Amino acid sequence: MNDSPFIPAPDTACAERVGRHLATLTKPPGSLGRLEALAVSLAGLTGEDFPRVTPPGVVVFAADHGVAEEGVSAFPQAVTAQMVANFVAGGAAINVFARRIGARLEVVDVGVAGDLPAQGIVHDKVRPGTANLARQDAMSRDEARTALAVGRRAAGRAAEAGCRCLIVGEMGIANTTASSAMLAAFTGASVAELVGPGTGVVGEALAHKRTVIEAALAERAPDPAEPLDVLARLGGLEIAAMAGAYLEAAARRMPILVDGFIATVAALTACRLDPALRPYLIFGHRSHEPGHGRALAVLDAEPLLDLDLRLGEGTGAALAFPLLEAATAMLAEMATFAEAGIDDRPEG
Ligand SMILES: Cc1cc2ncn([C@H]3O[C@H](COP(=O)(O)O)[C@@H](O)[C@H]3O)c2cc1C
Ligand SMILES: O=C(O)c1cccnc1
Repeated sequence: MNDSPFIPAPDTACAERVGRHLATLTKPPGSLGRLEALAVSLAGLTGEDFPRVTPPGVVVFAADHGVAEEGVSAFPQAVTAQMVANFVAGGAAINVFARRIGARLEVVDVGVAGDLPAQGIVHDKVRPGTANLARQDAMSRDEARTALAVGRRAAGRAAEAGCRCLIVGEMGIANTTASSAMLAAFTGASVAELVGPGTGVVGEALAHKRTVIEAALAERAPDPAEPLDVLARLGGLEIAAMAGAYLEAAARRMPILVDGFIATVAALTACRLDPALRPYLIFGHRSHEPGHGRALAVLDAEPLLDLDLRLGEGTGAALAFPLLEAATAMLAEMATFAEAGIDDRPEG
């Protein structure tokens, strides 16, 4: 049971059954480690004794950030739109990894400022980029709600297309600034601890990024107990859409594989909106971005991989997906001790 009107609690009876089935498989008990815990958790989330996670759906939300004009990214704002064209052409890292895992990939424009290809993207723009959060609220609460709904619709499309697991990625120059500001607002952690290079901001430019975030926190002063307030004052349109996508996926009992720093800040935001989301989140990897450690700790999350990635787009989650697939295949395909005629009692 939980208090959520939308998100069902995991099926504990199913999880327990699967735990008992695991104990009959031809291996010393517990020897497949976290893969066993994953299998149990996937069973509880989906309510299936033999859960399926294929095919996965990857949704990449793209949006611009007014705060890019403060010089907080190593790249210009125009790269957001250019990368969306690259996603459409199939040449970005997430395209490569999504193909490896047979994922349905959808790119959603929730707020890109530049020109985009007409075909190959879902056009659901709330506004062309946020306002500069160093000078004014990034967006209105209504716009934040609308962007959440964009994400909800995208997760709904993935579910209706038959996807069994959701991976959410992002593209938005300067979004590590917005994410760091949001995380500092939610947690009270110092900006110095959270702020990192993003696309490669170092030295004096990194000190400047930190100053911009500290000033924005002081001036925007969001109420940390109000997730929509934090999102509207300091957030991003793609961050809001990601949060909405997580909430909808969980409402449909779809397991969610969370990507890096930005994806985790969006997940934290969504958990503050509805704590019943938390069990549906499986964390793909630990990003190199320093704030990610704090975001993971707040969510009590232990990611599957640690590959020093710092890209976003959903790449770390896509790379972790084969582990989920392996966990479900273990349940469905391994022989039991009885089937294999193997003595299931340790000696002694
Ligand atoms: C070519 C390119 C491809 C990317 N793909 C993801 N990001 C990542 O970097 C950006 C965040 O870093 P910052 O806050 O420093 O701008 C986001 O767009 C994120 O998705 C990219 C960045 C670039 C330059
Ligand atoms: O971990 C991430 O999501 C990340 C880190 C750096 C830049 N872009 C994204």
